[in-house]
Amino acid sequence: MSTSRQTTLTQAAQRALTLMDLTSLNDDDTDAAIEALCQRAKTPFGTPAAVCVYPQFVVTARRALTAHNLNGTVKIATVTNFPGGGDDPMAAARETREAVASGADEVDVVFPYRALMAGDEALGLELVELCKAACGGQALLKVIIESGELATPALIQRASELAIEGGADFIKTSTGKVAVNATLDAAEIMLNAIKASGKPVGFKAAGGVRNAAEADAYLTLADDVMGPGWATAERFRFGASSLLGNLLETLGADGGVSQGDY
Ligand SMILES: O=C[C@H](O)COP(=O)(O)O
Repeated sequence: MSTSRQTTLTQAAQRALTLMDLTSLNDDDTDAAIEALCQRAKTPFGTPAAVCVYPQFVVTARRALTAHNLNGTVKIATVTNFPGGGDDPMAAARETREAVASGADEVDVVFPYRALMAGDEALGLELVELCKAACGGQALLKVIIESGELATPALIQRASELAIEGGADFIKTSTGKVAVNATLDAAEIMLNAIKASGKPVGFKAAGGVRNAAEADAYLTLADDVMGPGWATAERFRFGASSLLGNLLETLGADGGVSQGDY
């Protein structure tokens, strides 16, 4: 690899690390697994923006981050209506309210994408509005549109528009639980929807982002569409469960350092 490419990747890795929602959303997660996740958030190169865990582990994450002096520095994100994107707005709002009550700083709610695919736009808008209200101004609402299932540019754009209209603080590509997760094509449509809205809405690429080169491609796209300087942690995230190890390697963490050490 050329020296300039290596420099680009190193810069992208440093930037991506601080923009990451370090994620563990496994069915077999335990308190110990979430404690280990929070420990990994403390790296020699800074911290991710957030950890992302199932609602039942928000309290575990709060305790672990506090133990590592990361409370407040690293936010706690959780998920609701996840991963199915069910079509019951009240159920999603109740889950969201409970997640916020348990201490979540950020809630990633799955948009009812199947309802949209069936032609129902009102349901998704209502769900986002109710979940936004459930956040009560205390927590950020990130809306997962599940772009890989929506599949067509028109549906990806419409879901983005509805989520933004409903009050999303971020729009997010994917749950990481379907066949097609984050793609650059979907990201471009979503970023353009944000730009067209004129609102201060953020973007989260999630699912399948595994290395510094992939992260670099999303960051370059965000810089191109939104302008350099837009993609800070207030407006841009990577949702990723297996990106951190590669970023640390790219940043030159020494030989003994592996993903599991952080
Ligand atoms: O929201 C984040 C995703 O669930 C993470 O997906 P991943 O496991 O492919 O990195």
